[in-house]
Amino acid sequence: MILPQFILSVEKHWQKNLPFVLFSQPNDNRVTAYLQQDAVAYSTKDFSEESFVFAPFDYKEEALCILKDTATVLESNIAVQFTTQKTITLNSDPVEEQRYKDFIQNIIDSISTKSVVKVVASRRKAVSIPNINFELLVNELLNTNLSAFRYIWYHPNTGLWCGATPEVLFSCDGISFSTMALAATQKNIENKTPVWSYKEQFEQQLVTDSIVTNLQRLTSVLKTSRPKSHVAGSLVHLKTDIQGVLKNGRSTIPNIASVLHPTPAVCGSPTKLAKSILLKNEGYDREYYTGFLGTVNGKKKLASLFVNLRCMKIQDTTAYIYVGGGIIQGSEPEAEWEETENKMATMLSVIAPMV
Ligand SMILES: C=C(O[C@H]1C=CC=C(C(=O)O)[C@@H]1O)C(=O)O
Repeated sequence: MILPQFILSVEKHWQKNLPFVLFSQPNDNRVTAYLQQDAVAYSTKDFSEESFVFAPFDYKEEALCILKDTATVLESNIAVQFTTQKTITLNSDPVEEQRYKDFIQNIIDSISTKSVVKVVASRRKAVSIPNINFELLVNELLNTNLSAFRYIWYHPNTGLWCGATPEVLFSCDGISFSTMALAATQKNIENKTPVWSYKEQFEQQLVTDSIVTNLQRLTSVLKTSRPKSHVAGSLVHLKTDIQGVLKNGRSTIPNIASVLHPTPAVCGSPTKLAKSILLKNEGYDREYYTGFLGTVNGKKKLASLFVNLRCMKIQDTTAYIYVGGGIIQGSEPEAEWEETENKMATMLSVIAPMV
């Protein structure tokens, strides 16, 4: 199917308020859509059916899903399209800025007095998009950061979410398994090799250590790479690749998801304490931001799941852009505010032509 026809079919489905997901794997020039034929909120605990799952940050062993077998499946090539790749600068909001910096300072204080080591703070920014245009949205999204997993998910119960995430939660092919520890952020400056401070290396190492510890029970062999720079659009992160072999029996997809989610890349360390600080003090509901999403087929032990980062929720004529960053000892509120401003660039470039 050619892309304009693909986009039109999905748009017509959306106008009928029926659930759908469209997605493109990292560095793939194909886009796939699952169009669900009724408005039921299907959910799964065992991830056994071939489906696309969509789980919130506060995941309680159950995720929404669109079942592939009962959906209409469309596929198209992503032709290189004209996209505006415009950048926009938003008016600063001093009240929001102060509130966020105070929140960061409170976390820094907790780190020095309590037993929490890392907390990933976040916020959301409302941007008015008076001229929402579905075709533009899809084209801009698919041409944004091609090495990311790009998606648009819609269900009447969740609203419209879209994103371009650089972070894999895990993928498995029945026998072997891979994931990553992604953390620390700098602006990506062309022809300049990033230099990572001790603080940034420590922040990322915490994520690697936690993932490796949590996977011990489920894997028989586990190999980790050295941390390396990983470009994600206008940003660059530190990334460790982690690969292993699954143990039979216990290593089901929901078990792997439960031991990994939420990693200290999106929540903190130790996980329970960091999560309770966030749920109590963050001041808004993350919903699906920092949850996870992607395709699964539990019967064959296949999964390709991503962490829902660099994403936004579009409601009527407002886009809510979600951004966050890891706070550890030595973090500074001003730098953390800047980092979240920089992280907004991915979604801002997607909506730029509609603002
Ligand atoms: C929580 C986010 O990013 C995570 C992933 C990579 C780097 C991060 C950081 O530098 O803090 C975060 O852990 C976000 O983009 O909203």
